[in-house]
Amino acid sequence: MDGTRKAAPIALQRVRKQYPDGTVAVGELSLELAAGETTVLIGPSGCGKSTVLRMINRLIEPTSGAVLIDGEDVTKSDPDRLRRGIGYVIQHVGLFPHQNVRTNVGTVPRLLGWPAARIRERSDELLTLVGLDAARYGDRYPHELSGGQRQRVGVARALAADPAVLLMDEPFSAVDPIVRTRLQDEFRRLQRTVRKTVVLVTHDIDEAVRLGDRIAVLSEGGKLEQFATPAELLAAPANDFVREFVGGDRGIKRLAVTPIPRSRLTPAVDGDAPVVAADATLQDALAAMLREGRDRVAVRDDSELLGELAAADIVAALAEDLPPAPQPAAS
Ligand SMILES: Nc1ncnc2c1ncn2[C@@H]1O[C@H](COP(=O)(O)OP(=O)(O)OP(=O)(O)O)[C@@H](O)[C@H]1O
Repeated sequence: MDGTRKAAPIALQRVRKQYPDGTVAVGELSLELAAGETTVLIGPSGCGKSTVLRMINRLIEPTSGAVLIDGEDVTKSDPDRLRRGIGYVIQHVGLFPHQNVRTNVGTVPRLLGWPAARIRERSDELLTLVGLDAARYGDRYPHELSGGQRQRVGVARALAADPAVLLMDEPFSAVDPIVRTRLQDEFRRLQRTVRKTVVLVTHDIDEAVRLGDRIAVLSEGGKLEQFATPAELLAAPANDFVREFVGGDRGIKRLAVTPIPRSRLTPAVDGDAPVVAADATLQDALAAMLREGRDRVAVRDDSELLGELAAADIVAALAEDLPPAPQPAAS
């Protein structure tokens, strides 16, 4: 990957979208999205998630307010140029059916006038990056791929010109749950490599928790109810709306986003306790206990034994209240 393009921060400043029939899809939303992070927009159907996303690449023009990418107001830039600098992945991919995979992936580089050899090289590099063997799949047509493979091609195409920003609208919802989980894992791996500023829309809280560095919970009219990391959101929902939205099993979900607290480790006494890595989560620790039928794990950092974590420590760690996340001003 040539990866020279830096990720760019995005600022939504009091953006509003009102349709001619009077529908207010997004009231007035302000949000700062950090460069290189994945921000998830989540909320019930019709709350304005897709509208927010499409105002970033100007598929929808805001009624008022501003969207800044790297400090530049998108409404001041040429829409075609803007969209070539922003990757966009949607639920049903939208691959061109009469073009093969390689040609689909090379769409934006071609529009940008790259030489043919460089486009081909870049397409193959991207296909490899999303886990598709270019020699095997490059010449196939979209109908010769599975849903999950098509989705990967969509991601490769969105990344082809190394955009600073990647917008993803329910990118993994058209595939079955097993493929979906695999694509989510691949996305996490990919994002660790490419570090784009990603804005991802979903209505699935589990997906939001798995993929988001930060989650923006929206209610009707694009009202921001909470903007927080997954751990903060699950530990301290800002209000009843968010609490209901994240669900009654948020304690279980918190296991996956809470690291093993070093402060709770005690000197090891059980020489046979299953071992977990120091950067594992409470979920990893509990899974190891359940797998081995033990009530404690040994926590190791490389070769050093740091101590033991008991099942009761997991309950105690989750019972500890996190300070409430800073809240947006009511709009
Ligand atoms: N052209 C339009 N004219 C009037 N209202 C519209 C128009 N397009 C969208 N809307 C309304 O704007 C609101 C927000 O739509 P949007 O697609 O952003 O919601 P969403 O949160 O992405 O929904 P979903 O999760 O169902 O995809 C909805 O109430 C929708 O009916």
